[in-house]
Amino acid sequence: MNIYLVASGDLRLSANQVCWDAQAQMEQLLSEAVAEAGGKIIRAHAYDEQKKHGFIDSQKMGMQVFKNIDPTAPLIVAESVWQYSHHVLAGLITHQGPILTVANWSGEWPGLVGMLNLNGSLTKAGVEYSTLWSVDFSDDFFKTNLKNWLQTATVQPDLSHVKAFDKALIPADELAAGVNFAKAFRKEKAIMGVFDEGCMGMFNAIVPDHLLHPTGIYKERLSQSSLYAKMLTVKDEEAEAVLQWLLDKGMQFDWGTDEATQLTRNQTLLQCKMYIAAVRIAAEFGCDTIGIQYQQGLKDLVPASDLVEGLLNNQNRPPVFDEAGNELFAGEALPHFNEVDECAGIDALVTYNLWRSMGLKGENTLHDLRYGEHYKNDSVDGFVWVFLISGAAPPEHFVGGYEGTSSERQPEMYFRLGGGSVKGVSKPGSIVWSRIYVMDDALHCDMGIGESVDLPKEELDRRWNMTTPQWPIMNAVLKGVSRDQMMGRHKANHIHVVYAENESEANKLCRIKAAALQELGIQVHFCGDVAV
Ligand SMILES: C[C@H](O)[C@@H](O)[C@@H](O)C(=O)CO
Repeated sequence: MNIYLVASGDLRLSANQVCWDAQAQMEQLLSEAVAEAGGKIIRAHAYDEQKKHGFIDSQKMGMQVFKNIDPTAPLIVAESVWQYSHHVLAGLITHQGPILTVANWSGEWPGLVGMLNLNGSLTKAGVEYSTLWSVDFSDDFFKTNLKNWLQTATVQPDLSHVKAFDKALIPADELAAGVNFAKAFRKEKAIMGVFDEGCMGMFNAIVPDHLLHPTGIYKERLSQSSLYAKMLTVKDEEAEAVLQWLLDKGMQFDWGTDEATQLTRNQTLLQCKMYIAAVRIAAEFGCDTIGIQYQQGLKDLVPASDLVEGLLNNQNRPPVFDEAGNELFAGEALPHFNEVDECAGIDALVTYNLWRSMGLKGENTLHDLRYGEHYKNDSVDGFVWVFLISGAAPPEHFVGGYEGTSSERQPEMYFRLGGGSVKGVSKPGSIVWSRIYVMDDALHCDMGIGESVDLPKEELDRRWNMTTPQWPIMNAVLKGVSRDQMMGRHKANHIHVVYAENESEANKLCRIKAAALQELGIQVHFCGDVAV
């Protein structure tokens, strides 16, 4: 049986070139596994000698490639890198044959992240697909499921860890707390400021307005051009004051002098200007949460937005004043959703306010599900995920707070103009995790509890070095959810996390948050060991 293979890539040539070798190796192993199972891979697009990679690197190219694919044939989308889902979405939406998305289990490049984004995007688009992953494509789990797919055109994921929300499962006082919060939230209404919608082809991250409005949240469509223009009005001394505040708190900046490869003080100061500009625009439009796209458009003008994003998500952050000298959002975080992932934006805003309403620290963030391995020592024995995000998490999450936070230069293949990350290792403790997503033209949320665990330095460094060491990390164990259950179910590249005092509190807060989200019209599914 002939099976077509396509590989979606980044829009950035530099990233596609750097990551190509890993993709070529993965495709070789995958082709051998498919041959062993009785199939034959036909690559639907060639390696480009001039570009020096073999990825589909634009929506237009994707449409061309799919014109030459038999629409009824089985098709594999193979991913070892971060990819833009819209490159292949048009082709996959009209494809009629069975679709299998496959990623290699490697942290080197964000291939698992790329595949999960594609899965979430296909789910939102209502396209049927199956999904698989493997370290080297020779394990039984992969081989058995590949055979199943070849024979039956589907792979059945293990969803035995998922349980639908039922208010009868929630203690009455917790149900009332969640529902009352949600009713007040919806009545009050909130504004989500979106600085250019649709980052990096993340179709799944765009919440249609008709699904958003019933939650009480309305979008304010803002432009990154205005953000840039506002940056130009921020005075040098205002940026210096933000930087001094961070230095006084003990944050470290890994400064050098080469703009092309190192973080410079100048890049950091531009990031401080963006921070002030973002807060001023948010105040001007009355936004309750904002998301900056950055990775297309703004990336050609200024250093990365990560410093801005990490600071905004922290309640204790440098003060920002309007032009008349009034402090803006004094004493509060301004929840920010990285990569304008609007699903995460709903979560960030609801979670911050819900936790604050209960007198708790509300700092929360998304991370990528980047990688994971089982780890065992005297205190940890479980599958420990590498939750990692491209630069922005709140310092409150890190061991040592600001003193444990550093800013390192963003990798040049993604971020030509540099800028520093907000890097740290997330402190050990109980967490509530969640992910809001769009399926069947409705909002859903998967959620559960987990633990951010402390790994020995050697293991932590090994994980950082095999992924992206400049980015913030959380070593997370998800309670009652195996690696394969998570991968088979999760509908996004991102996962949301917030801390709880201990495991019993995490259970309680998870139930209250579930009740709140459900009241807002979001269909909740408990995953794993939530006590319900
Ligand atoms: C820098 C890259 O584009 C990352 O932003 C990407 O891998 C992601 O984090 C996707 O969520």
